[in-house]
Amino acid sequence: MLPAPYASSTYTHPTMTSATPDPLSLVPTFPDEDPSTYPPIQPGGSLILAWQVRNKRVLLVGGGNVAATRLVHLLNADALITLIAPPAGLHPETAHRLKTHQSRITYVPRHFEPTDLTTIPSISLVLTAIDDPIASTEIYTQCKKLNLPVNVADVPPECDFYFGSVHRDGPLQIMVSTGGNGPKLAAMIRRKVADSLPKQTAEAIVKVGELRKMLRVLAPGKEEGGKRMDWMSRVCEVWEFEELAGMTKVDMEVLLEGYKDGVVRGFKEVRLVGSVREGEEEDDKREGA
Ligand SMILES: C[C@@]1(CC(=O)O)c2cc3[nH]c(cc4nc(cc5[nH]c(cc(n2)[C@H]1CCC(=O)O)[C@@](C)(CC(=O)O)[C@@H]5CCC(=O)O)C(CC(=O)O)=C4CCC(=O)O)c(CCC(=O)O)c3CC(=O)O
Ligand SMILES: NC(=O)C1=CN([C@@H]2O[C@H](COP(=O)(O)OP(=O)(O)OC[C@H]3O[C@@H](n4cnc5c(N)ncnc54)[C@H](O)[C@@H]3O)[C@@H](O)[C@H]2O)C=CC1
Repeated sequence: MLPAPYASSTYTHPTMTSATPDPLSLVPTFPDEDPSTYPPIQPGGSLILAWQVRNKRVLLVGGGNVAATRLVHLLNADALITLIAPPAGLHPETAHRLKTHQSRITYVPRHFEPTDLTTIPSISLVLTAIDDPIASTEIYTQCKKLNLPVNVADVPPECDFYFGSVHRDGPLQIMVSTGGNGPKLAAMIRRKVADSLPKQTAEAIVKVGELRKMLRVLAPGKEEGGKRMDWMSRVCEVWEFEELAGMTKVDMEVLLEGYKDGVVRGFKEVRLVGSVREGEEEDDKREGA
């Protein structure tokens, strides 16, 4: 038998009986495919996702230093937060956030009570950051009964998910996880990764977002999906980050003119076409005047 994290076994699906053929005998074979080109499976990792908590209710228990860091992540993700912690234990940063983000945070100034989990409506996520291991375990156990995902800051076995070290720059978020092995190292690696990014990375992402929106208007069809994705990918490959970051509305319009024929003009050509066109427009204006 496999060790604890892998202990769950396969099961027989209720709609299948002994008369059902072996499902694997129905799986097609692909003789021309080379499986060695597929990504290798490395069990034991975490499922890294970008969880959408916008306007969802998150319960945060505790108001110390760790709670302050959790608040930053939650507020950055536009969550609605209920924070339960006695006033005497509040970290200055937590106290500050309670005052500056009153529309996002409901503050309950006392210790956690077991009824909190059922009286607060529609909790989607629970985080504890308290210095009381017994209370932590109680909250964890109750969350499991209620099927609520929970992170107990200092008890990895009582975490449905871990936090990671996050680099944030505009729409860009990079999370480093060491799977519980070395949180401090995660922070150091995050800094190294952030330092190695091209300048203006955030601006480039914002501009690509705008271009993608314009492309969606120009070619909205579902059937265009493949062509759209291929064209967009090529733009990202052909243009340097600095060029993308400096992209103007006119640049985007000129670039999009190539989409129909699957053409991706480079930065220099786009600028040239744009300036020639501007010149022509000026001439037209003068002639018209
Ligand atoms: C499992 C996990 C669960 C979770 O909290 O979600 C967890 C658990 C524990 N952390 C402990 C200690 C420290 N944690 C930090 C810092 C961070 N810890 C974070 C995440 C995680 N910590 C999750 C795994 C993430 C991963 O491995 O990648 C970060 C990345 C994110 C965040 O919390 O926001 C944030 C850095 C953010 C940043 O700066 O960018 C520091 C350093 C510091 O404070 O500066 C120390 C002291 C030095 C050290 O131990 O490395 C201990 C006590 C160990 C003991 O008693 O000795 C436990 C419990 C245990 O390990 O048993
Ligand atoms: N990322 C991580 O996983 C890390 C975890 N830790 C652990 O996280 C925990 C919290 O750390 P800090 O914020 O530094 O501690 P802290 O002592 O600054 O804050 C604890 C907070 O919990 C509150 N609290 C205690 N019992 C409570 C209860 N029953 N109900 C509501 N609030 C309660 C206190 O009033 C205080 O606001 C500690 O156990 C610490 O070891 C510490 C560093 C990193």
